[in-house]
Amino acid sequence: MGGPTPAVDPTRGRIEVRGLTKRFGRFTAVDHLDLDVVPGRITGFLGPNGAGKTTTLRMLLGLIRPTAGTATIEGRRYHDIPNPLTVVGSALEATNFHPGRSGRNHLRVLADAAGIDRRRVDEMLELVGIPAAASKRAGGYSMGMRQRLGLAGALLGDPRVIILDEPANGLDPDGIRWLRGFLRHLASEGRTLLISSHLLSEVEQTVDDVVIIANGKRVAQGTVDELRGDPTAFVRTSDPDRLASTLAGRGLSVARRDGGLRVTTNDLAMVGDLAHAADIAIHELRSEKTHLEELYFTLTDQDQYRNRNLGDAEGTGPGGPVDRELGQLPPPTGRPVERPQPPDPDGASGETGRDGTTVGDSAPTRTARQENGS
Ligand SMILES: Nc1ncnc2c1ncn2[C@@H]1O[C@H](COP(=O)(O)OP(=O)(O)OP(=O)(O)O)[C@@H](O)[C@H]1O
Repeated sequence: MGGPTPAVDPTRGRIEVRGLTKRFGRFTAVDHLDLDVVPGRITGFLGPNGAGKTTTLRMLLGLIRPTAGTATIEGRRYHDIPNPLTVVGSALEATNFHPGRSGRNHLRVLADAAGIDRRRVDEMLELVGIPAAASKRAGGYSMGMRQRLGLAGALLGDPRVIILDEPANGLDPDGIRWLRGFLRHLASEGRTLLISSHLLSEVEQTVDDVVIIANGKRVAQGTVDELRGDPTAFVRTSDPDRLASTLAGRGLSVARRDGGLRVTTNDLAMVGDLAHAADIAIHELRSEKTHLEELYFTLTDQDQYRNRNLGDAEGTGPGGPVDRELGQLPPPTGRPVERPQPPDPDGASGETGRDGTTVGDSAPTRTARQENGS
């Protein structure tokens, strides 16, 4: 018989945000936000420009004070974490370097301040792929090199939790591919990764979980697979009735839409072959956007979800009549979309959707994955 199992700290590697709110004057940048980030996974924090992502990350990292609510890492506020660089590493702005200082010196300053062995500096420069740039002035770095230097700084203290603001910004396609593999490796070591982006396409292939915010409010949270929903194809044909029954006869789910058929499959070739075999002409055949793409497109395409500080006739910037309600999102084709609810002081009104994603903005966030205990 073994000895007693060592107690597992349930907060280890976890980020927890509850009711987080930040007002700048009368402008509400972050509005009763709840989110959970768990170890061993990459969580994408997505939202259009001005949605409140950086403001949220700054509150998590103790750089600005919340107006209300809490943001904790491993159960503590940033300022209460002893030697925080060894618990949480972050890179908020790729331009935040002394331009005259070399990359190596920049990291040495950070290492010395946190009591981290200087040997880590060259190891990290090597790890992020810029050892040759170590002695060059950071002011002369390309955006991609700055991103890598920021990443090296975030990893100096060998942290369990890593928070990166728009880490793919300025990277070329090779750089993005490299970043993807690098972040995946960090997650496979059991680390917790929270990365923000305003571009779904940039992170969709990289992340496991997604939290989407707009106008400071959470719009959706779940795994990428949950939020993508089932893949669907759209087909227009000379004989929709006959094609519908042919496809349904093969066990596919078929619905009429926009003069064509919507089929639950990602196998376009099969749809084409079945139509051909039944001698039915196809006029159009394409994959449809996933639910996640549709949702994100709506958020980035409509004025009401875009940066309220960009200014309009109503004066929705700081001091203006803001706190506009998030409008109705498009029908979510039966899949989970959280609709912002009025703040619930008890945080008790949320309920878990059919597939485990949460419904209700003030609900403690639970995902299908967490419910399954994995
Ligand atoms: N110190 C501040 N004073 C006033 N308004 C601010 C301040 N900081 C941020 N804001 C406003 O709060 C809103 C959210 O900004 P934030 O930078 O958090 O958005 P974001 O989601 O990170 O956007 P982006 O993708 O453009 O970086 C914006 O409208 C921004 O202009």
